[in-house]
Amino acid sequence: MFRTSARQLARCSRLSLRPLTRPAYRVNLLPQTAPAAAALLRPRFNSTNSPKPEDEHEKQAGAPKKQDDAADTNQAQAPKRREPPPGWVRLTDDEYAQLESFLGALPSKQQRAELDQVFKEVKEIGVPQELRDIMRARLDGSPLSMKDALKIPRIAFKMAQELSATPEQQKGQTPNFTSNKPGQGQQQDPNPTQQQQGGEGKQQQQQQQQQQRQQQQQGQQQQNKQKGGPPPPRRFDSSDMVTWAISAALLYPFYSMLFPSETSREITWQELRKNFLDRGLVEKLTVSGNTVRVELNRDAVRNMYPDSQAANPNFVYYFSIGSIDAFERRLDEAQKELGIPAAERIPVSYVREGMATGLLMAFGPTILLVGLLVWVSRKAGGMNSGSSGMFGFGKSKAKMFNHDSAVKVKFADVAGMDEAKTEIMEFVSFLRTPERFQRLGAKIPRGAILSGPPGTGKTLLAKATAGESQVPFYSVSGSEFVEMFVGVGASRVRDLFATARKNAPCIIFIDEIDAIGRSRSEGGGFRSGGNDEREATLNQILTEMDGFNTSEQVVVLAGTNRPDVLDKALMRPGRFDRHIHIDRPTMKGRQEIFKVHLQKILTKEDIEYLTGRLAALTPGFAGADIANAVNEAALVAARANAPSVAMIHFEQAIERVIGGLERKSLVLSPEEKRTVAYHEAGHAICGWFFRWADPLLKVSIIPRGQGALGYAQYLPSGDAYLMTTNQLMDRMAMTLGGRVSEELHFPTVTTGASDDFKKVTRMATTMVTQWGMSEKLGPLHFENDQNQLHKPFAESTAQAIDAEVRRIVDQAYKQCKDMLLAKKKEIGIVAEELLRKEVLTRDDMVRLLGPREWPEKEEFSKFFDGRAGKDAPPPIPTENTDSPNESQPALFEKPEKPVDGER
Ligand SMILES: Nc1ncnc2c1ncn2[C@@H]1O[C@H](COP(=O)(O)OP(=O)(O)OP(=O)(O)O)[C@@H](O)[C@H]1O
Repeated sequence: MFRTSARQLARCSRLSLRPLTRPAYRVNLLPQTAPAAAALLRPRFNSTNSPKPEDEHEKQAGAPKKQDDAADTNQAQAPKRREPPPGWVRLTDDEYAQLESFLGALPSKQQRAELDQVFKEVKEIGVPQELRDIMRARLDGSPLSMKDALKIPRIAFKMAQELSATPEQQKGQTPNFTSNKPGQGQQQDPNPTQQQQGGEGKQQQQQQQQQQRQQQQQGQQQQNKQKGGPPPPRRFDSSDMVTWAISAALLYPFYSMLFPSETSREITWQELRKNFLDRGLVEKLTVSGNTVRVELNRDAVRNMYPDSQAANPNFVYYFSIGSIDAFERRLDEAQKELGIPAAERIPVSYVREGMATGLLMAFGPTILLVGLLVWVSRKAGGMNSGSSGMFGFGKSKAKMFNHDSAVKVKFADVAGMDEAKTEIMEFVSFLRTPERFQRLGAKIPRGAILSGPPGTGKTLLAKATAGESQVPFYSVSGSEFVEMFVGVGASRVRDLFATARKNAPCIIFIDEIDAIGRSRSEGGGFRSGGNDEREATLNQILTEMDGFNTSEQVVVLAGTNRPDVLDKALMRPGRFDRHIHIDRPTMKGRQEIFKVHLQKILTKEDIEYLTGRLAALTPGFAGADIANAVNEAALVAARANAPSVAMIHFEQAIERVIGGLERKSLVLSPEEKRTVAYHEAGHAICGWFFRWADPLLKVSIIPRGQGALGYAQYLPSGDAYLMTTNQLMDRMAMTLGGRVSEELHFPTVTTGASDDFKKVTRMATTMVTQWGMSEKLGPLHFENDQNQLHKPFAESTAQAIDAEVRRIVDQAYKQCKDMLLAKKKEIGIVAEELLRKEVLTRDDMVRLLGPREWPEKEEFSKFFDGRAGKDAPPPIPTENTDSPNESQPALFEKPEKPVDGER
């Protein structure tokens, strides 16, 4: 018995699998799955001559037959019919007929016959109660809800599982896969002894029997294995192909019934007459535009054409007409010919095409186009937050930060610019307590221009002002006013100020104001056809700032790196009356900025010492550079899996920020490496022995950044603002040390010193033309503007300048050569050690050459020597030699100056 079932099952599984895997079958699931499903069921229904396996089993098991449902009349005629499983009900004749009517819609007879087999099984065991409820609701005319529609595949699958179950499974001899509920298998078990059991011990006994059965089955399996017999039947699971095939077959008719899909076919007038009209099958005609829909008497059609699609209640025929008059005439004639009395003529109804449809057809494309345009402009507008699409060009793009949300910056977060903070503090007190100023008749400054090199904290200071005064903060960049269209910038300015006035008190911050605020006398800009968009925008700003009355609490702050190019009208009192210059931070400022940023990272170093040393290492760094270096250090530490960020990580990070990435992939030949080592050793020896040279920090021959094959890092003269001739001469001599060393140690020289020459020439030229350090030319300032055609001095002066520059450089060269000739042995020591170690620190230099003869500056010895600079002279002020054209005295540029090695 088990063997028969297993073979059937295996065969059916193969059958069902085949159609699903053949590509041609994928086109239409039903015609292929139905045979598979029918093949599964066939042995049970077609076995009228042979004893049914179920009957056999039932006889053996001695299972009692339950009484059928009295309402079911079919039951009486089929005494051996299976019981509906729990929760299932049989369909009434009407419902069954309804289901069967879909067989007629199938195109092939074979398919109909096969699905018919499945339906017979459905007739016997019924359908799940929930499906019957859905069907009834549908037949009553209520629409199918989405919830019910979604249930159908699950119900069909459940039915398929039941229909594909072996008789043993149906009788509960193997656990029933249709339910996961514990004990369900026992409920269905027809064992009479079990049925008679009752009382408290019933459940226990059931469990024991279940275990016994399982043991028996396992024993049987064991025996079969030993005898080499066939394996016991496989248990169905939900992934069985048979189940899937049957559920697919069932799904179709149920879906067709519940979602009537309207299939249709066009026919000719002649076909209509011949097939339907002449035979009296037409019930009604509906005219809609040029189409006439034929409604047939389905019962009559089913009797007359049982195999035709026309029997399907959802199938529709229609035909086209030229004009309604002609159609009516023709129909009239046909009915006259057929002798249909006037009272029984076929009713014709007319459906007017919706006005909406007509309108849609007429204006659809236009609406679509306009919609598309609006959508595109919305999208474009959305990208530039704030402006409202195509028509929002004139809207300001300023981002508004509310003190509750975004502006959390306070003055405490802005380190090292005490004067600037004091200046701007006045705006804060004005915004907080305006009465204090108004009472005395004081006019409140309208705005302030924050100028300074990039990254010095201008935006940060403006944000802190907003954060402290607890007012809204509108931030906009000057470039956002600039648009291709004339007038847009001005209208954006108007919009920005109007919004600000509405939300007063508030702060407007215009970053990079030089984008719009350039002096109008300067040429260039956005000139197009005589209109100057930039000028119009600037004028609008000037007007708006004039337009404030003194009581309006709107403060305008602007940030720029180029205050020198701004229009004078912007800077006059009454507009941006305050000019706050924020320079790169001093040593103390850097220390404070480091403190602010070190709070965010984990370090166990002594903060005082750490910040002091880092500040000393980073002259010329702006706040943004410091923030970057601290973050870089944390990244370096994370890469090394360090538990906290240590001094070494900070130093590596600073080196990386200054010199660029190490280029480990760049492999130099031994000769090249040797040349680089002697070149760098030349710089290092000069720096070590010249009295006024900058103290050396590190020499390296590891290639870094772009083109630097090696570098010597010095600590430039810190925050001093003046430089002496001695310092300049020593620095120039030190800069030439690389080339001179090459000359002394190799038969030929290399291209590596080109950057050194550039620096030296620039320094010497500045000494002669701007700093009055040439006795021959005297205390004159010679402006040499590269953009001007003529030099503002005589040709003889130009020659004199050239001669003086040459003299100074020659002098530096001689100074350097004398020194290196005297220290040739030391160069060799340092270069060879460099070749071995690649990096030499100051400590290595002390080890190799002994302590430096000259006292170091206090800040240097404090953080790098461990010696407090008691005997050190006061710091010597210096001036930036790298940017001789700068009008303001500046700090040293980042120590990229001493980095050399371009080869
Ligand atoms: N004084 C400072 N104290 C603390 N952090 C600072 C300071 N200055 C700059 N920073 C850091 O540098 C970052 C950049 O600063 P900010 O954007 O204010 O520079 P900026 O002067 O406006 O630059 P730009 O001129 O390029 O617009 C800040 O977010 C902050 O992390």
